[in-house]
Amino acid sequence: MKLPFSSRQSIYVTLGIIIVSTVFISMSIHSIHDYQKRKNQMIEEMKRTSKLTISSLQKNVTNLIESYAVNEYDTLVLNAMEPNDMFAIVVEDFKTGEILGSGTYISGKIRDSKGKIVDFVPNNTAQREQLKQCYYSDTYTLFSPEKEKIGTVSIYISDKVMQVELNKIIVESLVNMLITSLLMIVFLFIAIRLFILKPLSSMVRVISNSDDDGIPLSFVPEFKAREIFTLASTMNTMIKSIRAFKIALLEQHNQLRAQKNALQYQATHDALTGLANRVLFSERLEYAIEKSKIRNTRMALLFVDLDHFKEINDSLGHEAGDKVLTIVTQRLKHTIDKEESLARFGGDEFTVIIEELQNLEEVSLLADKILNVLLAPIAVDHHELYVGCSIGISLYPDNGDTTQDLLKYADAAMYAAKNEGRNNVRYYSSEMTTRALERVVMETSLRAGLKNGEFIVYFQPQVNGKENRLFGMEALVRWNSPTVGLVSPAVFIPIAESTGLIVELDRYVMKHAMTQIAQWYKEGLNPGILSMNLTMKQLQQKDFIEYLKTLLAETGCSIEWVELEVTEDQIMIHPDEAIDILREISRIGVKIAVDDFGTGYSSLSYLKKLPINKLKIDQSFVRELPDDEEDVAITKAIIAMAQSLNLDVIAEGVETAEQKDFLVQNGCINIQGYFYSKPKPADEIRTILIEGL
Ligand SMILES: Nc1nc2c(ncn2[C@@H]2O[C@@H]3COP(=O)(O)O[C@H]4[C@@H](O)[C@H](n5cnc6c(=O)[nH]c(N)nc65)O[C@@H]4COP(=O)(O)O[C@H]3[C@H]2O)c(=O)[nH]1
Repeated sequence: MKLPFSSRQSIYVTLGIIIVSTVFISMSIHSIHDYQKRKNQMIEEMKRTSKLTISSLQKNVTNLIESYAVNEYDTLVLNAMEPNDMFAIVVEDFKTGEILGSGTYISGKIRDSKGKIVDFVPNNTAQREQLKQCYYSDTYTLFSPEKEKIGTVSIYISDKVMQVELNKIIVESLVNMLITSLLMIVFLFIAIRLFILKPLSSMVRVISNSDDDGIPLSFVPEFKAREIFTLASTMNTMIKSIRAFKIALLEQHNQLRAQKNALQYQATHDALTGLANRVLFSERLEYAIEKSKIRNTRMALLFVDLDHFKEINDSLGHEAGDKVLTIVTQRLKHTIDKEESLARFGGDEFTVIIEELQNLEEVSLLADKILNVLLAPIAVDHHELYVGCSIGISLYPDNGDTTQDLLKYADAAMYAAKNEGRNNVRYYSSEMTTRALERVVMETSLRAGLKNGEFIVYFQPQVNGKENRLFGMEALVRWNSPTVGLVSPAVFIPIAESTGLIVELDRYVMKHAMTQIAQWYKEGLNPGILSMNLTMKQLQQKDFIEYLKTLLAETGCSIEWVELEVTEDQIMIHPDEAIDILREISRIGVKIAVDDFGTGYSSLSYLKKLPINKLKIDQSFVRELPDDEEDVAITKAIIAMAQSLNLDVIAEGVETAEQKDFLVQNGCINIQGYFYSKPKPADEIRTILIEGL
């Protein structure tokens, strides 16, 4: 990885600027100081020279003034000027001046603009002005041996001369400064580069050579200098720590990714079967609809609901239920080509999506296959379970074009399939929606009805057909709903069963019927045996026997007056379990009758084991008696079977005298039906009990 530092200024440049400017500043200060020193030395030298010149002139000029030898001292002045860098030497001669009457005689030598020595002319203002501007001048008074003031000698040193000298010094200083500075700069650069920059550069090189995350690939070399060594080893420790952190971070990242994947899997799959769950299924269905829209193809949604799963769960427990679901899943997987199209929608509900449908036969074929594979018995914990399923089918675009609609319609079709006797396949039709709606309304009203006591118990007499004597009655519930009206049990009992409300409803009927029977007995009437319809679900309730005992005690109803009716098909869902439950109930002295006998395909071997007292011939066999040969044969067979198993037998739905006579003549003397009486409310039955049939 390349570090993004290239745009930054290099330390070389910075250090270069610092070194160069520092060296130049210090060398400049040094040069200025040197210049000043040399300048001062020069001035001192000039002063000394002038003093020496003056002192040599002083004596000779004094003597010459005294002897009025103007020309001689003039020559002396000229000689003194020549070897030295004097600008001018001026002599004031008071003696000659006295003679000339002017007080003083001024003479001397001065240099002209070219440096040539010329006579000083006192009246020349230009020369005077030049003298005034001289950088240095000194005047000595000349005394005669008698200590009389006889003149002065003045020496002038021009700064022009000095300037030439100073310029030389400046040039010299500058050259010196430049050479020294350059040497120093080179030396400093070499030293700094060797001891600081080189180690830093190699560190930078190592650090720059990094992986995608910016972590250096190798360690920094450790140099001798203590500070650089400390820096390098600290960096190496950091690199080690960062690498360790990176590894730990990577591991954590991998773990988190694995956890995320697992969570995602959990969120979209069913833990038990590993199939797509409702969430993933909804996504897939939506996707499939989109695809079908684009490709302009047809698709089907199959809603598969197991028929007797709830009973298995309730009776054999959840573990057994889970095993059943696993086996069902395996069978479905084998039956369906594309596993992705299969999902577990809910408890015992599965869904299948069939895309790119060519014709409906494909769907029916698959639905039949599913029906058949789930019809085969499932062996769980030494039990042979018959589960079966009901399948509802909705089609895109025929029935709907949204996930919600297709699901709703497939569900409605599945309910229709269930209502039509289970183990069935139904395609959705618009009437099903109406029925489903009715079902929902019915369920809500049922709950409200139970709360508001809208249920009434009717009784239908059971009569000894030989003696025309009432020996018992069957309790049949009636529902007078203020919202729905008078509803037939054939309509609301299946809904109560599927919603679980049946448990509460049956207990309501038991309580009212037993209270009524006990009341009649108390009144001295003889209602005989009270027969009550109970579903297997009720009998499976763990507290059922306890509840029955409490009810017997509460209502004052004797146990011998009670008989429970269980339909044959309900017993045959799980015959082994039914045998166990019914045995427990019969153990406390309650009589048991098998209702709707002849419709549930019970085998003789099971009948033998069931702790029952009575068989009730289903009214479908009675209806066509005595004309229908088949019904005649079945009825006779049931009567014979009951006799051979030593069981009582009763026929229901007896409407005519012929039916009654046929049954009585063939050994079934117990009769229930409109021939004797329709189911009636308690007060009307009371009249019958008092006045007779
Ligand atoms: N056509 C005709 N029908 C006759 C005749 N004699 C009796 N019936 C009718 O046949 C049904 C007999 O009851 P089921 O087979 O136990 O069939 C019952 C029973 O399975 C269920 N049921 C009724 N009350 C209860 C209850 O309290 N609890 C439970 N779990 N189920 C009940 O609802 C079913 C229907 O009950 P209902 O409509 O009362 O219908 C009753 C009764 O009114 C006749 O001569 N001709």
